[in-house]
Amino acid sequence: MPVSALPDGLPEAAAKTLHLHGVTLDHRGGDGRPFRVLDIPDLTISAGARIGLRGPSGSGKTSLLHLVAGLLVPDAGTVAWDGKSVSALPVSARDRWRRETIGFVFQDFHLIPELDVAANITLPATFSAWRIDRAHHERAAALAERMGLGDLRRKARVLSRGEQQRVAIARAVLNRPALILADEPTASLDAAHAAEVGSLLVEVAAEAGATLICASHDAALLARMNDVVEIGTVTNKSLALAS
Ligand SMILES: Nc1ncnc2c1ncn2[C@@H]1O[C@H](COP(=O)(O)OP(=O)(O)OP(=O)(O)O)[C@@H](O)[C@H]1O
Repeated sequence: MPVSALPDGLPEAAAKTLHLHGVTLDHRGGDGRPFRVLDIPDLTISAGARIGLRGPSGSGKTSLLHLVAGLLVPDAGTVAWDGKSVSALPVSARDRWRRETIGFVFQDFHLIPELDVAANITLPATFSAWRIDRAHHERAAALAERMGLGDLRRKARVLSRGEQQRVAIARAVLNRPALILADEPTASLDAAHAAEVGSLLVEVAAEAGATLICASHDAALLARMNDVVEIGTVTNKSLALAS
């Protein structure tokens, strides 16, 4: 099903541009009352840009990534990709769009403990095909090697947090997504491994021409981004791809 057109009044977006317009998101507190987490009048991120999200704990970085991925929908406003409103899609079409477009590195990895490294990395390929083809197996093995994950047969449950994080990153980029969303992708790593993983993430995104959005407290990782959005302040920005 085609994604719906942008509502009237929004400018025509460039190809593969991410555009948030008039977005608000409320969560509910323990007393059931809503409280505002995000209020973004305008945010435009160009194709291929590398953008950091910075803000204190609880400022809404994860919520914003989930909004962009269509895992949450805004209470008001539009999240658009490639000129189409993703937030207005029915759930099944949004799920399909996410599968085809997004690579997500979750803060808590979302690995399956009983599956080995190879099976965890190729997991996204099983969502759209009964059998994983040879090309996916080969790409998974190449990514694992690049991530320093020598033994593909180790179960996820025995991996260190840093190794799990690298599996999560390899899995997120397996299908060469156009939009990579990474939630604290270096949080479990020491400085040396964090720098290595940060480089890999930036490299694989650049190779695929993908847009990369990283929520992070890691100053070194944020320094590798073209631009940084401060979360918790009014965001009214156009972020172009730096050369
Ligand atoms: N599903 C939810 N229901 C209710 N409140 C939520 C929900 N998800 C997040 N929150 C609250 O919304 C606020 C923003 O949370 P979020 O996880 O987006 O922040 P964050 O900036 O990513 O934090 P951190 O840096 O600690 O990961 C926090 O107050 C959090 O407790």
